[in-house]
Amino acid sequence: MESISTCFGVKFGHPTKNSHDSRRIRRVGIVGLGGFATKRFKRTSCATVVGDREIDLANSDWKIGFKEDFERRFYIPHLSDVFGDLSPMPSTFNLKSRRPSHESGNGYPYERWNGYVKNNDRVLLKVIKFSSPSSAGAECIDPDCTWVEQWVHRAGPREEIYFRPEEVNAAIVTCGGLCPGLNDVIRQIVITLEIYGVKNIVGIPFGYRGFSAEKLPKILLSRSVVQNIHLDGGSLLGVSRGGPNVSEIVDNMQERGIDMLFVLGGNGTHAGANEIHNECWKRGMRVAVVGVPKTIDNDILWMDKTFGFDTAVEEAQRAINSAYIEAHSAYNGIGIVKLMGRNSGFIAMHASLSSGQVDVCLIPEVPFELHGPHGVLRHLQYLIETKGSAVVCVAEGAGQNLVMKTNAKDQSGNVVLGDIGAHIQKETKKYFKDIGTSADVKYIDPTYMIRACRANASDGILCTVLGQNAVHGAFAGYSGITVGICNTHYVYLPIPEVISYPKNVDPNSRMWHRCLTSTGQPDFF
Ligand SMILES: Nc1ncnc2c1ncn2[C@@H]1O[C@H](COP(=O)(O)OP(=O)(O)OP(=O)(O)O)[C@@H](O)[C@H]1O
Ligand SMILES: O=P(O)(O)OC[C@H]1O[C@](O)(CO)[C@@H](O)[C@@H]1O
Ligand SMILES: [Mg+2]
Repeated sequence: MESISTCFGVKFGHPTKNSHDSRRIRRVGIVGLGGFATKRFKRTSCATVVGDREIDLANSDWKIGFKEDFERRFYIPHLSDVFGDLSPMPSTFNLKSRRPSHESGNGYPYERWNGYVKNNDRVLLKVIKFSSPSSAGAECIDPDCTWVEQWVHRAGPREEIYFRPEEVNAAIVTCGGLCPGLNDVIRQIVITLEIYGVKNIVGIPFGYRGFSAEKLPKILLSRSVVQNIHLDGGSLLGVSRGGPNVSEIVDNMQERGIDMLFVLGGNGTHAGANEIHNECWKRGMRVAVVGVPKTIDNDILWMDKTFGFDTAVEEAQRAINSAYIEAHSAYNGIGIVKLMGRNSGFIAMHASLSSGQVDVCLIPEVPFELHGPHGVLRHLQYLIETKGSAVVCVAEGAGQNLVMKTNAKDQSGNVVLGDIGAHIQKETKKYFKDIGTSADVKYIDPTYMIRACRANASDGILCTVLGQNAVHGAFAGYSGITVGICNTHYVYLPIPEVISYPKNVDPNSRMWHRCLTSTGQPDFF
């Protein structure tokens, strides 16, 4: 291993599909003395691999190489890259008609509407300038934490568009599990398409399955159909896991003449969307495929948050509060709440933090033991002895090493998780029986109730902006992209970058430390 003072091996390779390996590769690129990266991963060599380029930190020009590679990785594919004969036309997305014009003679000055975003506008991906690799959460490229701007593409309507609205056949599909806000996004996509002048908009029923040969009937969409759908949870179009392969999906799109596809889904859905985009262009189809990341788990890279997450955290408060009331009102009461989060504990962490009623928060990223002197059960005994009650909030993906594995997979190939909440309940009851203390243990599993609710106001706004920007991105001629909020600004990102591995809670982050401060829990191993 190289010495820290002379040489830092930093790797920024394109990760593989294996999330843990991928995360290792990515994280090793960050120099942070007290951080997750340095603790878990040894430094490799003086050579830094950025994307598929090797950058030598000893070379004074390494910054240029880094920037070039970053620019290349976050390049967003444009129809004109492949279809040379395309000529753009002035945008039909124009709100000038809503303004009084000088012709109207009503005294208001004529103003040119300048709400368009330029293709070269950028948003900063990272906004903190760390002074030292040992600073909390530091993400430094070299030992000096040299500042290197990392720009991504700004989302929004462009002055020129690459589709004739009256000829567009647009389709919307919602895949994976439910998430609050799906209907809000569908609604905004439809409304914005209509504002551009699109007449043919269809909903594909039940996720990618709606593209299968079974020919599920398409759903015709218009402003009047979607006007009030955001008042309900779920998806007007239905969702599903699994379904036809990409080639069958593209055959079906070709048959229907779809040239704009809006895909709402998580990591799996986006992997599919990117393959669809590639396949369409390979076949010479002038199609724009644009994703809108959907997951209550909030496990998509680079974005401040995904829609539905805020609502999920808010809704989880009710369950936690019920568990607290049950536990607090019972003699030696223990309330256990299981929340969603297959690989990432964001919902459990944020819900625990905001409720202030949780004594133990367990997430997939932080291993724990139930039994033993440092285990969760011993701590629950301590809480019962000192406080008289306790509340546990556990993410569904936590402690999977403690529950029976079935090796079962769902239709998309996701591992079916064991019920860690029920397991903790069973072990807690047994533990207190064995030590001769009566304990009243209640288990609440609100997971599907949380996922099925309608979006709260903050998610409603997020969905609105994401949905509108998805349409702007497609009209601007981009494809293989997804929309996101990054440092409070809206951006377009290339799909491969956002799905290279799932975003996780960093156990060394300030947020997890805040959560631990709030619960007062020790390490459980
Ligand atoms: N690697 C992949 N390539 C192509 N399609 C995929 C891939 N992974 C999943 N899909 C398809 O994407 C759809 C949704 O995938 P999945 O069930 O994993 O949900 P998701 O998009 O990850 O959302 P959620 O957050 O609810 O899990 C399914 O129809 C599945 O067949
Ligand atoms: O029961 P379903 O529909 O497969 O969905 C469960 C999964 O969906 C999610 O909400 C999103 O991935 C996960 O948290 C959860 O494991
Ligand atoms: Mg998934």
